[in-house]
Amino acid sequence: MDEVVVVRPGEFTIKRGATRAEMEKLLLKAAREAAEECGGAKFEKEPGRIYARGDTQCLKKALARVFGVKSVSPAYVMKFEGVADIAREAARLWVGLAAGRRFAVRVHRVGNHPFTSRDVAAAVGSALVAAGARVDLENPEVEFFVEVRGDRAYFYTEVVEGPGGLPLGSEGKVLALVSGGIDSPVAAWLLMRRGAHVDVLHCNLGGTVALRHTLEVIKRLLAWSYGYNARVIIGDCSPVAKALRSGVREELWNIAFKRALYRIGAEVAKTVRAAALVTGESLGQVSSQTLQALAAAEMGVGIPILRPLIGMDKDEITKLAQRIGTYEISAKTPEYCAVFSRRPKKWATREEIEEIDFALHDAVAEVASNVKVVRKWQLAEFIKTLSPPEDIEVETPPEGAVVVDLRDEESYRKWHLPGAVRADFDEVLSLVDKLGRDKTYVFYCYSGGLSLDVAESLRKLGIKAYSLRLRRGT
Ligand SMILES: Nc1ncnc2c1ncn2[C@@H]1O[C@H](COP(=O)(O)OP(=O)(O)OP(=O)(O)O)[C@@H](O)[C@H]1O
Repeated sequence: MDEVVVVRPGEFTIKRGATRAEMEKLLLKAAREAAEECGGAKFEKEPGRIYARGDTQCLKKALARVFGVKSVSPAYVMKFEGVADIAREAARLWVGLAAGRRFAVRVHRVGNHPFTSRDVAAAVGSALVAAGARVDLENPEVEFFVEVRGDRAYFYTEVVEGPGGLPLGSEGKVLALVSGGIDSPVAAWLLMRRGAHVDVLHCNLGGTVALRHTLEVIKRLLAWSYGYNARVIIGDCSPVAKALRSGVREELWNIAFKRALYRIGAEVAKTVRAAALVTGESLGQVSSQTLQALAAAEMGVGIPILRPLIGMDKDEITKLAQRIGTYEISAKTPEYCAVFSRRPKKWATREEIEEIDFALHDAVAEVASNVKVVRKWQLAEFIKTLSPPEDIEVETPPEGAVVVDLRDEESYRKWHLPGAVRADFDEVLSLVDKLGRDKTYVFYCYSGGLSLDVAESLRKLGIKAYSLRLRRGT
C-alpha cells in the first residue's frame, strides 16, 4: 500500500495528438513548480491521470491550484490479483470510517478485467456492511471511491476540485491591466485559467503604501502562475494624472484615464509580445463602464481588449476573488485617485477622444518608456524594498502649512490639532484646488499610512505635502 495524489486533468484530454502531448507537458511543468511548495514530488503519468508522491496533504492543496487540473484526490494505491484483494484492502482502510454510517461505494474501472465495476462495488459494500455500516446510494453520509486502472486499485474518500481550464502557456500571452481593486485580478486569473501566460501592468497613481498593497494583491494572483515566471510591470502614472488635470475637462477624466491605460498597455504589450490586453470591466458597473464609454476609450487603440467579467455581477466576481485569495487585500487597497471626476460623462465623441489623445500623448509615451519590470520570483523581495521618500514624514507641521485631518468626523469632533481642517481622502484634491496648489500641506490620519500615501501622491502632482507622525497621547 502506497500513498499517492491522483491528479485528473480537465477538458484538454478530449484533444488529440501533438496538442494534447504539449498540454500534458505544460501541465506537468506547472505541477512540478506547485509541488516545490511541498518539498518536491515524484510524478508518474498515464493516459488521463498524473500521480504525485510526496507530502500528500500539502500536494493535495498545491496541485488543486494548477490550471488544467479538474480534481485531485489523496489516495492509497495497491497492486491486486482479484476483487477479493480490493475488498479486503477497502475494509482495512474504511471499516472505522464506515461503522454506523450510511455509505455509498463508487467504482470507476479502466482496462480489461474479468470483473465489472458492480462486482467491485458489491464486494467492497458487503465487507463494510459486515462491519455495521448501511448502504445508501442516494443520500450517503460518506462516499468511498475505488478506481481500478490496469492492475492497480486506488482508494480515496476525498475529491478536491481544481480550477479546471487549460494548462498555463497553451494559449499565448496577454497583458492584464491590474489596479489592486477587486475586479481586475479576477479578470487576469480567468485568462490564466484559459491557458494564457499573463503579464501584469499596474499604473501607479498613489504612493508607496498603495503600491505595496497592490503588489501584494498581484503576488497572490501570481501564486497561481505555476510554470511561468510572470512579469509585473509598474508604471509611474503621475505624468498622466498631471496632463489630464491640466489638459482635459473634468467630466472626461474617467474615460481619458481609461484610454491612457489602454494606450500605455498597447505600448507595453509590444515589448512583452502580448497579443491582447485584459481588463476587469463589467458592463454598467460604474459610469466609465457603459458600452459607449468603453467603445470611446478603446477607439483605434490597435490591440484586442479582453473583458472576461463583462457579463458578471459583482457578487459573482467577489466570490471568485475570495477563491483566488485576492479579495481580502483588494478590498482594503486604498483607492486614492487623482483622476476621478465628480460628474463623469458616460460617453465621448470622436472629437473629444481626439482632444484627449492630444492632451495625453506625451504623458502616455513617458509612462510607457519608463516602466519598471519585476519578475514573479523577485516580487516579494521587491515589495520589501519599497519605502516612501525619507523627508515626507515630519514630527511637527512645517511653518505656515495647511494641516488636514483625514480621520472621520467623530474623531475630528472629539479632538484635532489646532487649526486643522478635516477632509476625506477623496476630497483632498478639491481642497487643494480650492485653497491653492502653491501652499504646503500636512496630513495626519489614524496610523500614518493613508496620510503618507496622500502626501506622496500630491508630491507627484508637484504639490508640497507632508505626513505628520502623531506622537502618542495626542
Ligand atoms: N491603476 C491601474 N493600473 C492598471 N490597470 C488599471 C488601473 N486602474 C484601472 N485599471 C484597469 O481598468 C479597469 C477599469 O477600471 P475601473 O476603475 O473603471 O474599474 P473597477 O471595476 O474599479 O476595476 P478594479 O476593481 O479592477 O479596480 C480595471 O478593471 C483594470 O483592468
